[in-house]
Amino acid sequence: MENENQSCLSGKGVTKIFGMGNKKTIAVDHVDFDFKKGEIISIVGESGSGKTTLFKMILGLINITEGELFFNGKPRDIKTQKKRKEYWKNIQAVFQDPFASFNMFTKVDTVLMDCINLRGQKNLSQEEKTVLMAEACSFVNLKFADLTNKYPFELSGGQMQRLMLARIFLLRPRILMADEPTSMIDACSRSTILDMLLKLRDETNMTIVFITHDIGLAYYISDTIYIMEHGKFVEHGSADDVILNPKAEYTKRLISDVPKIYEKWDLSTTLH
Ligand SMILES: Nc1ncnc2c1ncn2[C@@H]1O[C@H](COP(=O)(O)OP(=O)(O)OP(=O)(O)O)[C@@H](O)[C@H]1O
Repeated sequence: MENENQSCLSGKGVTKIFGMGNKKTIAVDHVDFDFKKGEIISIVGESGSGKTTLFKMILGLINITEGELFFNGKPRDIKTQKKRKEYWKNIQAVFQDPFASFNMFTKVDTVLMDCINLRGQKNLSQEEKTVLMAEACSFVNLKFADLTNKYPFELSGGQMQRLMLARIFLLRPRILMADEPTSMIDACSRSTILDMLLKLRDETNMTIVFITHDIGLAYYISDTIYIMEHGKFVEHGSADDVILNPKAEYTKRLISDVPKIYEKWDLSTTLH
């Protein structure tokens, strides 16, 4: 893999505390991590372990109480609106619920056109923009011609998920944060989406960070797994190391909850 060892995003002592006094919750507790360029990472933990809070801090949606994040080896600076916008060109997110990801009253063409403009390709001709939009749609097995003039609510859940990935294909962020992106769809679309994400990484060398409670999914898709319990990383390493040779009790328990994790996944039969 190109740039295998170059850090893309790292964190030192990253902490988030909500509330004060006896209402205080330490949602994320001094976590250290180093996500490399082109790496697929899963952060696995049960509900309430702090995954979403870390996700939001990385995206710059909530403040960090303590600790520091580094992007491309430099301290991440999002203090001004201008710097925040610059950072957001490099990092994008896809969420569980595709309905939450789109403004339902913005037509699909406009959604895709906005991505082209955001990439600084505003000056391309209409024809060139149409070629780019069609290419992005075909990357995710959608037909642009079928989508023009439609609103997101006129698409199926699976089509919306794929449209979300078409946006990412156009935006080409350095980092993609994915919050259980496949949980709303059927097993067949699920394997397609996961394979598209792998293809996207191979084509763009994007760093992809999943947060999931599903250690089986993490094993299938990731190079590296971080296990999160009560706001702390209790274990991390290559997917094979963590799954085949788990050290933390918590990891062992998560694995024992999943039947047949050691066998290669048959995605077509794995349903939530
Ligand atoms: N805005 C908030 N105010 C107070 N406490 C919060 C807030 N957001 C999260 N928490 C608390 O922080 C802890 C971690 O929550 P978080 O949502 O990050 O966990 P999670 O691992 O993402 O869970 P899930 O898988 O259910 O989404 C929980 O105890 C939660 O109640």
